Amino acid sequence: MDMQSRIRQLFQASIDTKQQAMDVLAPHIEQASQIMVNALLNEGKMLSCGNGGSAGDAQHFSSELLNRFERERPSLPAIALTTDSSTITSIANDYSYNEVFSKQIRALGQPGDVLLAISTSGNSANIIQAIQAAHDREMVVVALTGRDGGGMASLLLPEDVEIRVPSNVTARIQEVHLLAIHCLCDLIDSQLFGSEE
Ligand SMILES: O=C(CO)[C@@H](O)[C@H](O)[C@H](O)[C@H](O)COP(=O)(O)O
Ligand SMILES: [Zn+2]
Repeated sequence: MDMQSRIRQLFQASIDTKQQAMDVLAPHIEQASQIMVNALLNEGKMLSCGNGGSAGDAQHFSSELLNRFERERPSLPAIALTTDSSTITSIANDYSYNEVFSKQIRALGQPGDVLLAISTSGNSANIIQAIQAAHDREMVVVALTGRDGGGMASLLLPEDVEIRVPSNVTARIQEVHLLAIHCLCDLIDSQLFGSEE
């Protein structure tokens, strides 16, 4: 296949996955935004984590809250747990890579805070341990997953929300995760500061 056809095929695959995800995910994204707004109105903060591309997504989300999304508004409290290389390398070195997020959550997480846990497979051990730590700290979990939800799906409590992309392809799942994150940012801003249209 020539490269132009290949590019068109990738664009089409991304469009198709988003089309299939739209109706399935919309209610879960709305519910997740309400959980986040509720936490922010009650002095709570957002913690976020993921591996690889999902680490980038975790940071993308926190920077949109801390800085801005599409409009002028006050900074909102969020911490990406993927950025402190001294902390991450020392936890991985002294304990286990599986604990790099959970140890930070046990230190920083407060009841009423929200964990945005991102994994395309739902099976990354450090994300699973992060969810367990968040529950121990009485936090609510918003899980961005794919495939069959993996081990993460079965760990979630009734008050948590799973946004599971209906795809088995990592890159396509990541593309929808980013769209879901932008929806969350838009809904948070409009619920807290009014809709701008
Ligand atoms: O971005 C990509 C592939 O598109 C990779 O870096 C990917 O994020 C890594 O393989 C992750 O370790 C996968 O973890 P997960 O999504 O299964 O939790
Ligand atoms: Zn990628």
